[in-house]
Amino acid sequence: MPLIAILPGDGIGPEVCREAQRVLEAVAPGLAFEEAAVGGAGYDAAGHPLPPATLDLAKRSDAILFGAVGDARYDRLDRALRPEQAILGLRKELGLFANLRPAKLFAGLEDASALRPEIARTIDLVIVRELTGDVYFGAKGRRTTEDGRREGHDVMAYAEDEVARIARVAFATAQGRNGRLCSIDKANVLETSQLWRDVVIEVAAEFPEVELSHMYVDNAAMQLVRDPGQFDVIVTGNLFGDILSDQASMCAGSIGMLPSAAIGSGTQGLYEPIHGSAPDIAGQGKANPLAAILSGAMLLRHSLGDEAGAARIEAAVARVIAGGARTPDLGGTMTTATMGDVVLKALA
Ligand SMILES: NC(=O)C1=CN([C@@H]2O[C@H](COP(=O)(O)OP(=O)(O)OC[C@H]3O[C@@H](n4cnc5c(N)ncnc54)[C@H](O)[C@@H]3O)[C@@H](O)[C@H]2O)C=CC1
Ligand SMILES: CC(C)CC(=O)C(=O)O
Ligand SMILES: [Mg+2]
Repeated sequence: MPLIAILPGDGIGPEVCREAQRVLEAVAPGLAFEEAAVGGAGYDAAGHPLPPATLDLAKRSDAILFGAVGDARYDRLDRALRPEQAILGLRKELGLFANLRPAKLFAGLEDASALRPEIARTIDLVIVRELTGDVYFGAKGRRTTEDGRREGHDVMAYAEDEVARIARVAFATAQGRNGRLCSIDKANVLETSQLWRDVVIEVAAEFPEVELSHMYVDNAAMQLVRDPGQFDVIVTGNLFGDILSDQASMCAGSIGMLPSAAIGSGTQGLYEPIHGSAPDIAGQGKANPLAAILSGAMLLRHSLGDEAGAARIEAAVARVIAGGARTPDLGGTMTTATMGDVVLKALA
């Protein structure tokens, strides 16, 4: 029986994870679930954001359903003890170097998009974000110089094998879609981006049927709102992908709509909404659980090979959105749990 690790985390993490688990239980009755504390909740329970028992469960599991981590109460702790280190640590420890972040507009959500309806309807893309390198994992430091100035640094670094493997995931993703890949970098300024571009071009020779283009990240941020329909698959580094995917979410209606899959070289993966712990709405039943529910669909597809189950969840979400179900981020008044209820009903 496949084991699913449930790591709800902080803020709205537990609220949205609960709904995603209910949907998974309904669609795939043969799953075993085991829950563990992570992030601020991990620190409170065991003195560390990624307690050994949580990491052990993650390693034993076939797939992980993750909520979100982060809480201002822990911001003054040493970096290693802050909640966000838990998700970075899990990605690194489990070798989950590729993050698939699909962004598409569900029919009926045009009014929630930040774009004009005729432009909003054209967004249907996948951001393939590198997940275990870049400034998040480079050398870091703070110091005070002799003349009393405070300095900080985070090193941006990529090695060619790291770029090649994420490029292969992105080319393969484009192959399975419309065959267009746009690599986004800042090669006019950054050495890492020049290496990135060189390696992506080398890997392109393995995928002659995919049309490759390149774009600077500042232009890409603009093009994403001007004409998102021009993108099929985007491949980019950890930092740029983090930022561009939050931006893409508002083109598709809300950050509460975008799921993600963190995958590596095997079938194990970590599935989470792209959003964070949203402390401003935590505990109020206002969080949109659809990104977490759709992450559950990605879990079935990528880790368990259950395409039918994944498609069933996605169809149910499409049905409730078309029927007018709306949490506050989408302009409605539905609670987190009620949204979970209507998705469960739509599965039937
Ligand atoms: N993977 C993770 O665990 C992530 C953790 N974080 C952490 O989360 C905490 C809060 O970060 P923020 O920058 O505020 O980003 P956030 O994504 O948590 O929230 C940004 C805005 O979007 C709204 N929002 C987010 N998810 C929503 C949902 N499902 N339904 C409705 N509205 C939603 C929030 O209410 C807030 O106004 C920080 O500690 C941050 O480090 C941030 C991003 C990812
Ligand atoms: C802790 C952050 C790196 C998480 C984040 O913002 C993300 O993965 O989208
Ligand atoms: Mg982010």
